[in-house]
Amino acid sequence: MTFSKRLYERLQPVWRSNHTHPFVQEMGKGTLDLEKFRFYMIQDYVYLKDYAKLFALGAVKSDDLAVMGMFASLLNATLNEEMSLHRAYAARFGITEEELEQAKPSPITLAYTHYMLHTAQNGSLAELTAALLPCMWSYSEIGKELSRLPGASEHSDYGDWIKMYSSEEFGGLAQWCIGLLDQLTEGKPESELMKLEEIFLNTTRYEYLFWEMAYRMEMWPAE
Ligand SMILES: Cc1ncc(CO)c(N)n1
Repeated sequence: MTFSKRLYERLQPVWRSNHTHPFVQEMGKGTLDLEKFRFYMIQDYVYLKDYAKLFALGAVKSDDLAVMGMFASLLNATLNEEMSLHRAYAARFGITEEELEQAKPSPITLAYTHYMLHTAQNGSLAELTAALLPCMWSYSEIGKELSRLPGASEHSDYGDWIKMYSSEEFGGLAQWCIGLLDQLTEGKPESELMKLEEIFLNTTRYEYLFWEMAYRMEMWPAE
């Protein structure tokens, strides 16, 4: 069994809790409170700035030119395609560019991005890939699941989000990350796989906390 299949099977309950989170479900039904989505968009933009750095670190940590090239493409796709979606939403919601660029991370956004960056900076390429995989993989799955709901992709507010993450292009990038992790873990000892499983589990859990944070619009306690 490939390592990604093992992760997917073992972590199904945690994995599914992301799909069934009210934020995700209500986005699919089109009933999500727009204020929550607006909060999410700003935090996700802050998140993506740090997340993009993982791809840059991926290029630094690989020797294989093809792998370096893919990380460069992932970096470009994040900065210039995915974040363009956020910039377009922000413009639509009347959020100025300045407000978007200067937004501060919520406690969960900060914890999540710093955990990923810490793992990426101090760990191996396999550890970096295990940290970023739940992000790509779960968004691609959630996008596809929501896109199957009648009318969801045409929704005036959430349709563009669903279209972006259910796209073949985004799915292909997620598949590439799955393949990379499988390749990097081939023949590796169980002790190493256990460590990678824990990293993957942690970022899968952070994905849940991110939805939860957005649903509750949770910032720092009042000062
Ligand atoms: C929190 C989060 N996870 C994953 C993705 C997918 O890139 C995203 N945009 N935001």
